[in-house]
Amino acid sequence: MTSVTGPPEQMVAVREDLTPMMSQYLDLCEQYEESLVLFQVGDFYEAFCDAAEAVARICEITLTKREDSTGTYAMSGIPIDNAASYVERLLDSGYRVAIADQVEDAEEASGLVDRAVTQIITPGTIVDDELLSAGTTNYVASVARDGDTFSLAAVDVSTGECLVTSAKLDRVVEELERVAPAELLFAPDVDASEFDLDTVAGDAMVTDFDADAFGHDAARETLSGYVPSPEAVVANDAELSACGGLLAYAEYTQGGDRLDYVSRVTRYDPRESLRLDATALRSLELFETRGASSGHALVDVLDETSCALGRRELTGWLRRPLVDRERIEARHDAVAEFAEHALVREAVRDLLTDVYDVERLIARVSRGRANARDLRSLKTTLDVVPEVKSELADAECAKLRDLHGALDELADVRDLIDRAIATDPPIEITEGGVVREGFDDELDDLRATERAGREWVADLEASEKERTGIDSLDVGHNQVHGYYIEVTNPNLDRVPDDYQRRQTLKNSERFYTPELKQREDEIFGAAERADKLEYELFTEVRSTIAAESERVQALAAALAELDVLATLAAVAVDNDYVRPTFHEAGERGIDIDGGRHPVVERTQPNFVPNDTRLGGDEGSIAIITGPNMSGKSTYMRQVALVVVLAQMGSFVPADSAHLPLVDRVFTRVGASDDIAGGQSTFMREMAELTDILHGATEDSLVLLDEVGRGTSTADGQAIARATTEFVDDDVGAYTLFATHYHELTAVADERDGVFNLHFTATRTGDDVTFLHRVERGASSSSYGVEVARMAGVPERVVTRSQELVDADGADVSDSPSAGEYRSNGRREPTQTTLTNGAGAVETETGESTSSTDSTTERDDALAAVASELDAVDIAQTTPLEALTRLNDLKRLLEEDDAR
Ligand SMILES: Nc1ncnc2c1ncn2[C@@H]1O[C@H](COP(=O)(O)OP(=O)(O)OP(=O)(O)O)[C@@H](O)[C@H]1O
Repeated sequence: MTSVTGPPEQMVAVREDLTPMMSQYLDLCEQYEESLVLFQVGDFYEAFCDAAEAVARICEITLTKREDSTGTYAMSGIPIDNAASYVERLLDSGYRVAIADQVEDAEEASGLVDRAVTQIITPGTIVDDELLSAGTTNYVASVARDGDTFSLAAVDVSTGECLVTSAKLDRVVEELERVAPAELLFAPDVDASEFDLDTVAGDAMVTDFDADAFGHDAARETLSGYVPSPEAVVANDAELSACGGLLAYAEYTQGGDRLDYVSRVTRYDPRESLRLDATALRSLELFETRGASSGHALVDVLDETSCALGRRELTGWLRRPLVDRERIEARHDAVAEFAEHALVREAVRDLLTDVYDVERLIARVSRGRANARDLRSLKTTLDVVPEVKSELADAECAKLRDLHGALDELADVRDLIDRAIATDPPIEITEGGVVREGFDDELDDLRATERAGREWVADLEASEKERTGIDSLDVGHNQVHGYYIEVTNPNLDRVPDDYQRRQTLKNSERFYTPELKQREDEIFGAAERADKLEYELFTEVRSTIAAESERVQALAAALAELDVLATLAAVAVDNDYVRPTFHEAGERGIDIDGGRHPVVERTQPNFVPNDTRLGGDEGSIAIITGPNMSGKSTYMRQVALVVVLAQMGSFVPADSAHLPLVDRVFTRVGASDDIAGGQSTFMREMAELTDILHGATEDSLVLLDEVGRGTSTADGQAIARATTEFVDDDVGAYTLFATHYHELTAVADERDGVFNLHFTATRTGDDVTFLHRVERGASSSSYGVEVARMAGVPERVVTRSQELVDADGADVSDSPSAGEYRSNGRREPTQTTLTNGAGAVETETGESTSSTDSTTERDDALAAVASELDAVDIAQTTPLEALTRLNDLKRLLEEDDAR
């Protein structure tokens, strides 16, 4: 059996005879058996045996071999200078990578160079900027439990942010979905099977880590390295375990030491935010669109941030809208102020474009990984701060005043970097050129000696030409022989006595003089000492700055928040958003005038705004009917997005919005809408419905889109009605229920808490124009036949469907102006309902049918087609099966035709 990680069997078999280096490799593979070991040999990271084959294949590099007396080993090497992109591929292929560096200078080593694993790179513990996307978070999370209290800890090793919380299982699962970790650890007493990992952790890598690290004492000890008194931060043993175990793992991946920059272990209460579970996050398309239209999620509309810090913060706000009115309004105040003062806003936004991701940067400083350019970037960021401060000098609202106060100019750090670090330093920090002149006397002396020596050498050619009379004489330098004076063969007879031979070439000889040799020693001696001294000075400066990490982190937090507030104001101004207001305690109702869908309005130039009144006199439950494609889903989502935006602190796309503080947004979207996710099973739909019916309160906003679609019409209708009644009687949540079951509109007649809304369309001949306008009352027809035609359903089926509709709906006028919609209209007991979807036509054969005898046969054929279609589980159907079925259906109709 071959294995890419762990000790290669080929080496284990000859363990005693291996060369010292290979034996070192084998040891490390054994020690880090979960990881693919990349083993530094000079300028390359090498892998051997099966690992070499995997690396060669995944990274598309050449597979070579290494031969010695013990055998021939497959080998492949990644150039260290360019390792990041290769490591990324290995991570993408699901490997953890252990970087085994040479930890002593190869020239100084006596015998084998010592090597050690300095870092384990896993998806959740990446710190390399090249492997991380800008402005994102990258968490590794852990889950522990104590009885039925579950706790979640998450750390972003690239910034040092560490969060911990606990709650009952369902709530922790929800938090896990929001954190969206790249890697997940379970404490030993947690049963991972209780978590639906596909949903909660998506692509996250699940890692097994030392069970002992999660034990009470070990976890407490680890955590006390980060907070003076762990019990003052964590609320229970589960949090202690999750946090301690997680930090131990983070340390393990970063070489074993305490991570100084993880200075803020923050406990939060999940109740501080509006609840949005994975289903809601997905169906509202806050971060990702479900279809192919990338770039059309809500975050894309909002993300006009100036810097990566702001981008990360914005995502955090959107993931966790607030529920505390004061905190929300403090944000609104700041957005309002920025919206009003365009000059200040744009000046601040402009200044912030010079701000680097100092959260990640200071983490690198603290880990001792930052180079001189990083420090200069920190300085560039700090340069901006006094200007931003002065822009905010006249700020009025409390939030902006607080932020003004929190903007620490860090003049000491800025001044130190400015004095110490060269303005345009190289990436390497060991080869000189990083420390600025004037910072250190000794360094200046050494550089002066070096410079004087080089000048002397530069003048040597002219003076020697004069002394010897050899015009072609040349002074040069090479790595091996150092400085030399080169004289061509014809002139050798004129060479002075103090010239000593250094090297013979074909047409010339190279010489040196004792003085040149002495100068050379001086130059290189000084240069070498200077480089070394520079490195020492640089690391000293870096450590001094590392000691200020917390101040830099606090500054970064303030800059991030400012960026988000100014951005939200800019988005509000650019897109005509208004400031929402909230009800006083005891009041109810969602009242939106001219509400718009923030994303759809960007792609639909003629977007039609719609009002929403929910929870007031009209009732809390709106049953929404209307033709397919008329805008029902868009409308429901826009209400939810207005709520989410308002509670995250943003203005909203509407003429006015007076809102409640919603505790949770639930969504249950139509089966067909979820096909892409392969989750259109009726079971799933019912599981989501169960969550809603159990979890919603009167302060929740519930969106139900086509509930009951996954089963037979009769069952679906029954479930839809019973759901409506339950929500009305027992829950009282703000509810928008879009449905094609017109029967459901009758509930409005029976209950005060339920009312009907419908979407309008006009019909001209065979064409339907959607007005996208919501109105009171129920709609009369679903216009499914027109949609079926538009979708390319054969004309004969369309025509026949229309005949059936017309026959059945004879009591309903077809003229759009003359009573097209009935207010709260109740449908007759037997009727034909047109469903949406890809034009599927479903007839419901009631006890009395209005079909005439001459059409009975066709009815039968159509009914057969409908029942065939009904039986199809689209999510389980391959394209080939779909084609075959389609063919069968056509044949059914053709047979009918032939009769
Ligand atoms: N208010 C509006 N103004 C302009 N265009 C709109 C509006 N609402 C929706 N649309 C457009 O109409 C299309 C259909 O909208 P939507 O998906 O909301 O319809 P629907 O009634 O939910 O359809 P179905 O019943 O088939 O699911 C959207 O893609 C959108 O482009």
